[in-house]
Amino acid sequence: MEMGRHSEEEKVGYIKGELVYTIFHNETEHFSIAKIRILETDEDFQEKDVVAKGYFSTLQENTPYFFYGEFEKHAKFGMQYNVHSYKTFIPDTKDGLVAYLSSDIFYGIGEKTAEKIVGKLGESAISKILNDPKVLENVPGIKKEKAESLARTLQENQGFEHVVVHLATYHIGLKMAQKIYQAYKEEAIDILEEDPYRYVFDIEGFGFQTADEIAGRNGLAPTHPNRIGAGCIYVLQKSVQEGNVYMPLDECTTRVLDLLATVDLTHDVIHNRLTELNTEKKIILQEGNVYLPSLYYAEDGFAAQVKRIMSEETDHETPTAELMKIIGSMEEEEVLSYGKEQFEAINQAIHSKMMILTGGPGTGKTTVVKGILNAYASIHNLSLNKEDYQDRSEYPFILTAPTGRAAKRLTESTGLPAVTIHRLLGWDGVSGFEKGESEQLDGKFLIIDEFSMVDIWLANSLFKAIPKDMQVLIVGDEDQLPSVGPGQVLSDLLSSGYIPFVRLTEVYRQKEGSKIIQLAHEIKNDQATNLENDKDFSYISCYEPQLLDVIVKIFSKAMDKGIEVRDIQVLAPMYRSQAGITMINKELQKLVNPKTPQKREVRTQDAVFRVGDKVIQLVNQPEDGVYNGDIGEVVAIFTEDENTDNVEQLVIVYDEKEVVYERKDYTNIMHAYCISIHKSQGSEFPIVILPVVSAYNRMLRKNLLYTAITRSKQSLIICGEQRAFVRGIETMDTNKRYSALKEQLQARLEKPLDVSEEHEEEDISPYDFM
Ligand SMILES: Nc1ncnc2c1ncn2[C@@H]1O[C@H](COP(=O)(O)OP(=O)(O)OP(=O)(O)O)[C@@H](O)[C@H]1O
Repeated sequence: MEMGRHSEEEKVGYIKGELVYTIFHNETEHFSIAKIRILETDEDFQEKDVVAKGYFSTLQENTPYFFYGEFEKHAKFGMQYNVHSYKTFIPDTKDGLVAYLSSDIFYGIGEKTAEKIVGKLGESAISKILNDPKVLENVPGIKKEKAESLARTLQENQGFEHVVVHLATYHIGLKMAQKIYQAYKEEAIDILEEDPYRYVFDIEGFGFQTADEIAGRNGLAPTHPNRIGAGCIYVLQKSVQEGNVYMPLDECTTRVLDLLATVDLTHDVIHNRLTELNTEKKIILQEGNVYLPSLYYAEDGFAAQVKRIMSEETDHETPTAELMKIIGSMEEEEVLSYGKEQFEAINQAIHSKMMILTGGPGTGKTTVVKGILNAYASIHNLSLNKEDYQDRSEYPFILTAPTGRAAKRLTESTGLPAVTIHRLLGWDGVSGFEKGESEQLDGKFLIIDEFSMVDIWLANSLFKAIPKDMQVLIVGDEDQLPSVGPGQVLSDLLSSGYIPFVRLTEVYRQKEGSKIIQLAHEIKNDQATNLENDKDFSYISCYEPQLLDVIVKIFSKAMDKGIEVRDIQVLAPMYRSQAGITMINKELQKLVNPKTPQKREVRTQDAVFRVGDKVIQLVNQPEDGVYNGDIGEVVAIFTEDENTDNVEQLVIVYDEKEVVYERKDYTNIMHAYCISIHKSQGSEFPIVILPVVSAYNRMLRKNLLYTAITRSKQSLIICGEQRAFVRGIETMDTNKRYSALKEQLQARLEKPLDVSEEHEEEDISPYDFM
């Protein structure tokens, strides 16, 4: 590994300089634009500062760098330095080196030791040490520990940059380079050159094609076992992204063959390689199914946790008469009479170690959850009010949901505190969850809402943390879209018959005359729908070319009526297309928050964010307390001169929480006048506008439209082509997810299944088609 003078140094010019401020930094593409104070250059350039742009990482302040590149005239911004590569400046004179090595960076190295090192190893001491730390053994009088610590610090300081620069030559981005460096440290480049396919195994998200390209350049045979192995892993990773927990062996083999596209490879060769990978524990072959290990352990582990929790008895027997009395007084208080199914749900939940409550909108899930909480509190003589507990940690009720918005809704509907599952388990965003088998949750009664959104990994993590004496209520609508992550945990739990469940079918809100609820149930039950206008529903017929105009008109009318922008939500299935989310957002921004001289704005490659814009967070950012799907508003934009951090800042408010974004974070947000139906899972909005046109056909499915429709609380406006809508609700999601949870659970049953015929029938629909 040559760390000395850069190979391009002789060919292109250089600028030695320090960061003044970062103008733009895109974390995904690791593209940066920065203002640099010039310390030294061989370029013919007389200014004090220069704007440098290129693929480099976030630059540190007060650190000299060498940038290699050439000047380029930008039509709008003038002369800029186009950076090909860069590195931190390391002194290469004797005095400079002695000063560097005896600086604070290297603990325990004084001037004398530094002089000895430079005396022995010469001016290229640094690259010699980085190449082989053993060279320090030749330096007289330097202790082994000091030598090791010096080499380590050097590697930490220089190694990363070296790896980044090298990987960039293979067009590997900075973010990926960071992951790679974390995994392999300074061995990263050696590994890449010897066996690029190892990256596919070890580095999440590293593409097979990139490895293939590098291996091809290095002359590796297309039938090499490393290539076949990486192909297998890659196919499995892709399948997980599609929602599968495993793949059947034959399908996996065929897909690997397609990917490798090499005539000399046969089914048998791939089978054999999969068997070897199984022996090496890189994959798990179980009953003709191929798993990535993390998914096998999640599925197997979750089934084991369910069994563990279910095998404990509830510690309290409640006589029916007592429960009847409690339910009776709750009915009086709530001024309602629980339906038969609802009564059954309360009764079962109180007596079951774990129960699932499922049902469509308006069937009374919230009403029943409140009933269960009150009944439980009353039986156990507990207060539901957290304030009544001197030691707050003794509060026995835990309410949780997979997203921030769903947790907020749970709080609103029950009046009790609720948190996200990640927060409950103490997720720090890096090393995993605080809570687990060794440190379980404190509490007596756990309610998990919106369970259809929970994937097999999260389900396993959550259930590990449930102590044996905790009672659990799982709530979810089985007809919603399945989780974004792998698995179909709710539907597998229901169809396994392992956990008691109550399915609410009688619709109560419909009695209040809700067309939205009626439509949702018609879709759910495959009944004919009509799109006739009603007091909470309108259908506006239009074709795709008119769609943007129609949406803008509806929005504008609503605003004229004084409805707040945050209460109107457009939901669409896809980003691209003339009628996609991106275009709808552009048009609505023009209407809702147009450009004015007074309003500040920042421009990114894809969008203009303006003060007043409604935006959505796209990734989890636990350090700031914002999560994927949170919706907020841009409230301020500061230029770099206006704050002490000297960087441009965008301030977004989410439910009174303020989060400051720098340029590098702008890719984490987008406009939210229109959001995707997938992102709307777990949220509800007073008014939903749902465009449905045939341009979306590829995406339109029954469960997608059902999810969209059930997001609206007060008013639903469908606009577009009735034909596309009808086709959509008639299209089942045929992408069946491969998951063996149901079988895993059934294998753990001690006595044969007692699934009634009715349930068996319901078993087939609709998940067999998903
Ligand atoms: N037994 C009942 N008698 C009268 N009204 C009821 C009964 N059960 C529920 N309701 C009413 O029906 C409406 C819907 O109930 P609830 O909000 O509990 O349903 P939900 O399943 O949680 O619906 P969603 O999923 O849409 O929030 C509420 O107004 C509630 O008060």
